[in-house]
Amino acid sequence: MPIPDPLVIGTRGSELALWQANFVKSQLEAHGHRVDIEVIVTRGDQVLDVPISEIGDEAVFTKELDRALLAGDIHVAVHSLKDLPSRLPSGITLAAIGEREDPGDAFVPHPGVDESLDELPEGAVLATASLRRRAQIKAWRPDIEVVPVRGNVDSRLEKLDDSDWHGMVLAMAGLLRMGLSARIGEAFPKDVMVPAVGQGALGIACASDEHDTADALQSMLHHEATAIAVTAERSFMQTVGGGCQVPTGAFARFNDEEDVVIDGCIAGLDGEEMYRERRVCTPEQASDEARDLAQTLLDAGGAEVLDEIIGDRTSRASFRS
Ligand SMILES: NCc1[nH]cc(CCC(=O)O)c1CC(=O)O
Repeated sequence: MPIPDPLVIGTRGSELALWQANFVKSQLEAHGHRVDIEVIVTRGDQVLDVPISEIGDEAVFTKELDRALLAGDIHVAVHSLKDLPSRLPSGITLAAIGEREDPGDAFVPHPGVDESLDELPEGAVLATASLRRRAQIKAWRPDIEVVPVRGNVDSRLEKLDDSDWHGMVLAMAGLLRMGLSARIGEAFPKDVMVPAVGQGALGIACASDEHDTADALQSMLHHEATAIAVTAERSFMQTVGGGCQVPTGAFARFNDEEDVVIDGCIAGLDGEEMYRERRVCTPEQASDEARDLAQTLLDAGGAEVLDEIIGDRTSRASFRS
């Protein structure tokens, strides 16, 4: 089957999502394809007053795009890989993984705050709705108060400016892509804040039966080093279960010897328990090693911590491991 002309990219409507879709559009156009963009609203965009961890559905930013792919209304879906569940629905293929931006987390100070992270006063307030960020902030500085915030990157920044918080934690990648590097106070050291699985990478999906489209997307957009790293991270997440619904992180990257270094983290909600470990292995072993790392952290006590968190939640029924 020939590749559709024009190729229709489906995307969420946030500024970051549109930036990412337009970035992919320009890469495809550089290869001579005609491309249209169609904006699709997801539940994650509509329900703004509930933390993602409580919506109780891993696919909160992706389900509507999956449906449009299966219906043939769009041919390509561009996602932040971080927002993709560890197992895609049947009929959907991750055709390509785009090159990673900075995978880390940023401290974004309130415009009136000049303190660096290390200078934040006792009892400082940082905003984030991410359980992973909250747990790791608390493990690092138990005195810091963490308050929830939701919405797109742009609306979160507006909330920060209108608040009396000291700052906020956001992904470096989103800020850099949106041209907002001026808002970055500093990067969180990655030993303080292990990044989220897939953070900073793009996931480009299509319908599984569109083999020619999948092959074409792979050849034009795929970045192998990123794919090896984030595939290992996603293996970690599959073993741990729960995606954004639980305070876990995993970060894999190549070192100078061309080995893969994998950091994994499982934490209690308030950082009082913290299980972290690093593995170094060959690229071929990365996914197996990441699964083994996850199992080691679960066995060390991580499983109990996560069971408590999941048991506490009313949306338990939709939690998948
Ligand atoms: N949770 C929403 C989301 N999904 C992807 C990014 C940032 C870009 C990326 O990680 O690729 C963000 C915002 C944030 O966490 O600051």
